[in-house]
Amino acid sequence: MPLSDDSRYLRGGPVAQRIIAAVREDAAIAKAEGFPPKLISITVGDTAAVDVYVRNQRAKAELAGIDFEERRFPATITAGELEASIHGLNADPRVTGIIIQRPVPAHIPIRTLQAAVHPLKDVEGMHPASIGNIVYNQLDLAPCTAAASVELLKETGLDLKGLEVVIVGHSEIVGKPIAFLLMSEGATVTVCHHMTRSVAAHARRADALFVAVGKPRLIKADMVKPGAAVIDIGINSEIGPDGSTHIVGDVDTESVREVASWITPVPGGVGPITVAILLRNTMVALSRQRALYEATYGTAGRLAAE
Ligand SMILES: NC(=O)C1=CN([C@@H]2O[C@H](COP(=O)(O)OP(=O)(O)OC[C@H]3O[C@@H](n4cnc5c(N)ncnc54)[C@H](OP(=O)(O)O)[C@@H]3O)[C@@H](O)[C@H]2O)C=CC1
Ligand SMILES: Nc1nc(=O)c2c([nH]1)NC[C@@H]1CN(c3ccc(C(=O)N[C@@H](CCC(=O)O)C(=O)O)cc3)C=[N+]21
Repeated sequence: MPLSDDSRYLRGGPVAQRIIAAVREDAAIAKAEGFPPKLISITVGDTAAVDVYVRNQRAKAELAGIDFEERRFPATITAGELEASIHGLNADPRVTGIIIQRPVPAHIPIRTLQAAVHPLKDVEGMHPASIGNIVYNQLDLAPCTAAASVELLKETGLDLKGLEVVIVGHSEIVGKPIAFLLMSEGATVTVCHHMTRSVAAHARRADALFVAVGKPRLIKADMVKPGAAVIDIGINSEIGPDGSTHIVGDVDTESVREVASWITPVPGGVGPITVAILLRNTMVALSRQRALYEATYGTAGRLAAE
């Protein structure tokens, strides 16, 4: 059977399309009411995975009717200059969402940048005031990849209550928020990282295995429980024998698909949903800004940006 026909593949495309269609309707209404959404992406330096992400952000934002602008800065920029630029965007009423692409160069403290974004414009939920919400089970604006991964697991129809879930990778932006989202849904969660004694021993117990490490083919068939759902979050650039560049995940898909009941392809799995959720978050952030605006000035007023 050609891989593309395999029902074990959990595809992100249809889920992403559903989300983007809803965002498009919301964006059109918001625009007509005088609150046009505008998302700004900040990139510092050059990273292949960021380029893929930003390219798709631009394309899908256009599809959804959200204004999108990329600000690119050289790796030599200082943290102070970046912070000043973020403060400028915070103060600009036309800008309704800000995302800082990770990673940033080592001399720039990413947490300081994330904390510089106004919480009402924080469309990734990475400001300390935002990320705390998911600890309190307030899940309407969660980090995009984590929310996307959980959304794909739900497509299996598995009951998350009491489900044995193992997450490999515990970054602030992916692994940790996935753990909190799944705990909110009632799953039993184990989180593995580079100090875990045997990732394989944990992974083999999982009914659902999430992998976000950044190492191609880290997860092999003998690390997966038969019948499990495997959510591959990795986005790694590889150069093929013919010299062309393509992206692969962290899971050895060829062998794991023989064991798992569900597996997410890369590309075509978590990635497209991540982009869609970023746009959905942009609308959530906009509605919070509107609520504040209307509470302050009354509902009759319209933004100067209109
Ligand atoms: N599909 C999508 O939408 C997205 C994909 N990504 C991709 O996901 C991957 C991970 O991204 P991100 O979380 O930002 O990466 P980080 O580099 O921030 O985190 C990687 C994590 O993997 C852990 N780790 C490293 N080696 C091992 C190992 N051998 N066994 C177990 N754990 C290990 C690290 O642990 P420790 O910290 O202890 O060293 C760390 O927690 C990348 O490929 C990235 O491109 C990222 C965001 C969105
Ligand atoms: N602050 C921050 N948040 C992130 O979420 C974040 C980040 N920084 N830095 C880079 C990584 C990587 N990432 C991707 C998301 C979607 C695709 C995506 O759309 N992938 C398509 C690619 C298809 C194609 O090749 O065009 C797919 O997998 O099918 C790729 C990569 C988000 N990241």
